[in-house]
Amino acid sequence: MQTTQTLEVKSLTLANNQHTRWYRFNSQDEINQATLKSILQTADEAIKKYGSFLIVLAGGSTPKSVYQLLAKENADWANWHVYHNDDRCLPADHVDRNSKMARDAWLNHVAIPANQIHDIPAELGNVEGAKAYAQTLAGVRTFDLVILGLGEDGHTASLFPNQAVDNSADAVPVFNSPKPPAERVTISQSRLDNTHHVIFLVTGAGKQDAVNNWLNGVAIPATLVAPACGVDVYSFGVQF
Ligand SMILES: O=C(O)[C@H](O)[C@@H](O)[C@H](O)[C@H](O)COP(=O)(O)O
Repeated sequence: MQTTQTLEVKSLTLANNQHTRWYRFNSQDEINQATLKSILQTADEAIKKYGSFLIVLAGGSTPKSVYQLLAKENADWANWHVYHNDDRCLPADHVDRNSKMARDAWLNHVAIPANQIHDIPAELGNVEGAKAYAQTLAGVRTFDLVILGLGEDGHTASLFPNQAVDNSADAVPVFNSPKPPAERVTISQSRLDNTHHVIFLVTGAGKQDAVNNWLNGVAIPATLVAPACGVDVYSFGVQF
């Protein structure tokens, strides 16, 4: 699914069977453009095959510039269905909500039908929000593309180090998150694995320790995500 000239530079399979394909880009602009192309290409393929495209968005600051690029595209928006891999238990219009960031940067500017944009109702609290999102996900087919970020401590989505993996439902509450706010809702690891493609976006020297751990097979949360399709890691500004 790689669509740019940048070559895959490393391919690894970890003990838990997570197969990773590492790509290195030379600038923020390159990684943004490559991600944009991959998203649009995956969307076209999925719409041809299934009549719909199911994408799961990452929060955090890294993907925002890609969302801003998507806002300027002329895609087949009527067939896009948008989900979030996690959100923070804050009011719906709070500036730190992942859903607000995605709407402001992208979704408010394109013609995706409102009922196909599935925010996590994290404002209900982590337990009720997770229950409601699990219902939203009930019967939803395999995702086409999951975009994930990587935290400096190795977390991804709201799967944090030293926390038990809760795969009891498709969306689960998070308590005591080390990254504020403490309460969150996340799609579970097993539901994230139920996808045709994964792209991790990893930029900046602050992610170097997490990347070293990942490459050395240290079990950080990002290594939990191990779909059959493997994962593509798009990176800029980290060494490997
Ligand atoms: O809501 C969140 O906190 C995220 O979904 C989280 O998993 C994020 O992707 C990483 O923390 C990377 O964040 P940055 O891109 O801001 O470094």
